[in-house]
Amino acid sequence: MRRFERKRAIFANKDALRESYQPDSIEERDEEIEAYMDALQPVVDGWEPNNVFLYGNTGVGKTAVTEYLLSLLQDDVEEYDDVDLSVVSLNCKPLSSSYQVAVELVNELRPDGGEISTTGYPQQTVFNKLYEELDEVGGTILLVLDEIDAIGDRDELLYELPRARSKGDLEDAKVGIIGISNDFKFRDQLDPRVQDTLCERELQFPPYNAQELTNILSSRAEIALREDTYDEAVVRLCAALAAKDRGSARQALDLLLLAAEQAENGDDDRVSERHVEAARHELERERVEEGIRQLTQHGHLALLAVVSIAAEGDTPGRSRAIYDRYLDICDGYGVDSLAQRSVHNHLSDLRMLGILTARENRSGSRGNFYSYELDVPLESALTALEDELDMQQRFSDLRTVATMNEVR
Ligand SMILES: Nc1ncnc2c1ncn2[C@@H]1O[C@H](COP(=O)(O)OP(=O)(O)OP(=O)(O)O)[C@@H](O)[C@H]1O
Repeated sequence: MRRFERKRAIFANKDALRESYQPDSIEERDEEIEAYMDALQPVVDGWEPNNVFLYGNTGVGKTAVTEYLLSLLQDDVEEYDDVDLSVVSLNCKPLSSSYQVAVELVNELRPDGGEISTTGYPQQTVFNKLYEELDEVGGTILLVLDEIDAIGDRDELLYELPRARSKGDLEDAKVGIIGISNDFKFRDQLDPRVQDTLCERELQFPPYNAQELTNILSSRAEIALREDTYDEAVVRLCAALAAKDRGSARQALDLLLLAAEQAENGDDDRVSERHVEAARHELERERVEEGIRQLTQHGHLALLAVVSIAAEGDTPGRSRAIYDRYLDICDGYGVDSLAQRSVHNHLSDLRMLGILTARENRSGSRGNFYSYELDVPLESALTALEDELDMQQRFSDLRTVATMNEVR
């Protein structure tokens, strides 16, 4: 008996909803595209390229627009014999210094087998090797540095590279940097001299609104899903949910993908709003679990204190009561507890992550105090904590208490 069988009732091209898909057209970014094209114009004219800095929240099309425009640019400059354009793209996420970025760029430019070691050279030597490689390629070179904020304050390369030609370190190559970031603080923290050059042209990508996301999603759904398996209401719901949250096209696409998967796995013939709701819960759960996983042990224990008060139906809980519960949990778990001030900081972090909400209560003579409650479903928090803390009995007791109190 065959155990795997092809299912293609809902999807016509599932890959079109995935991150790696390069859309043929970009919706709703006409103004940004126009400004971006202006910034790239010197390349076509044969002059030194501008350095461009793109910023905006995650999922708002910075990478998609860059790939789309650079691919058009590469096609269009073929017309001009005196423009020899190369594009080198690097995601800086795993690289935390100028040194590491420079090594990666050298290795990207060198032929296979000629890579240099990632450690052991003085920084200036690596920069010099990079200049050599860039001159070897020659012509106009655009370096696309995605997630450029990962470089942190070790940003010497961003100072040196734009000045390399005027200092005589580069002779043949005309280099432009395209920096992309979703960290709004990064730009402001840069040394003013780096800011001046790197941010020569700045493009901000705002979050999408519901209508914009509906249009982006409709075009993608037409490719990804079979006709008559969905209707506009489903697309609009995904768009509205994503617009209300972060205005991210990635989030809207993920919702539609997951909703369609739910329909296909359930052998339904159509994607419905019910599937979208289920997908939203699933994504929310993943987000919460991811956030919780990244906490320290005392972050987990502080959250568990709130969770156990929530299971009793007693939240919002005052910070003093949460701290007492935390002490009790630490005692039972056999770990040394932190001072109340530190636990308060953990609670603030949980609030920043969107896992708790806090209220400041003004109580006159007795001063102000905070009270906290869960901002995520109890079960999501329990499931995530269960993976992190070895306390099976306590979790099972908590579930019983929550059921008794009809808390979910
Ligand atoms: N205007 C648009 N038209 C069509 N598709 C889009 C548009 N904007 C974003 N997308 C799609 O949404 C997804 C996320 O976009 P993209 O990766 O460009 O976001 P980003 O701003 O670079 O995010 P991050 O900062 O997280 O890298 C991609 O699949 C992309 O194809």
